[in-house]
Amino acid sequence: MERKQAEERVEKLRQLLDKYGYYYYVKDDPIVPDAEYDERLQELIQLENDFPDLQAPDSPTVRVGGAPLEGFRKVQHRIPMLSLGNVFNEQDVRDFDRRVRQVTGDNVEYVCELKIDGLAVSLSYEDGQFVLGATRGDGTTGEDITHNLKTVRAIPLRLDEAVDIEVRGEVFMPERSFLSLNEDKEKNGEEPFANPRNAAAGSLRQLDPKIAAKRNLDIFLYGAGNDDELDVNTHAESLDYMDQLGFKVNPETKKCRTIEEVLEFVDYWTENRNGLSYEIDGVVIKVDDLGQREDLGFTAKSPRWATAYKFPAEEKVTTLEDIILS
Ligand SMILES: NC(=O)c1cnc(OC2CCCC2)nc1N
Repeated sequence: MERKQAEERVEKLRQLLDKYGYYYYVKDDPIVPDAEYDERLQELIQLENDFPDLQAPDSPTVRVGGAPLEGFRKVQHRIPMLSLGNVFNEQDVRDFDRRVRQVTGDNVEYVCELKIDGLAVSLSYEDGQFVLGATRGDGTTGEDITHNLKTVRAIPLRLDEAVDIEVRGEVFMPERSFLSLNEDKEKNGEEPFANPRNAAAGSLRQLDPKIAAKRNLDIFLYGAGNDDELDVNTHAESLDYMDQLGFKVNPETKKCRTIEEVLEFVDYWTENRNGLSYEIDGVVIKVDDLGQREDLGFTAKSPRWATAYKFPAEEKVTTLEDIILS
């Protein structure tokens, strides 16, 4: 094949694979059979091998992972990645609401999000290209894990709009992937992971991205680091904007106009979280209006405009079978 033809075919394949990947991994609604995706990816890998100068850092072929790194580079977060204060019961939630209203007055609305039990990461895009992915670290300094995050299929390598944006979210391992990974580990006589969170963190801490590429990691994005630089007034608008850019935002997120609605959301998911395909360890309650967030500000390490309601630890129900088989 002529180089010119190869260049056109490579660009066409990248557009197709980005689109197929978006519908499969972000919208969970595939538009082609897996075989079609795999064939096109193999064709692209072959073309990039035949014409190495056509390779690009945002090509879908990076999903399978490139060469291992020697070590992890430290990254300073331009905007600190804060931690969340915790609350544990209804009274705590009402106290949080009262403290918020002391500043905002009675005209305050919340957004409630499932608290995904994974690893917090920051994703930076320049001109719509994914250029840097980092762990939260201590909130100010994280580690550059771009090579591993590029293998997370739900993370777009390039956006349809050439924007500069930094988004934050939680990388997690779906329950089923966790169970089958631990089965493989036990078959190979290796130590299984204690929980999906450790499995996700362990996968992202690998120097060799080919390992993370096989771990079926997923992500939900829950905020823009630089949302005061975006043309939005509320958190809900910020999430809508991220959804339009092609980011995976959790569909259970809910606007709550009163603290009663917040408590209903907390009660519902306390009861129904086992029906999810991923683990959550609580609900994050956030003031929606960005102006009110500014009035509320921060404590030394956490925002006053958000809190994490933590579910009570699940009593491990030990059945007779557990005892007999243990
Ligand atoms: N694990 C989660 O799902 C999650 C964590 N954090 C946040 O927001 C924090 C970030 C800094 C202030 C609010 N939202 C979430 N959904």
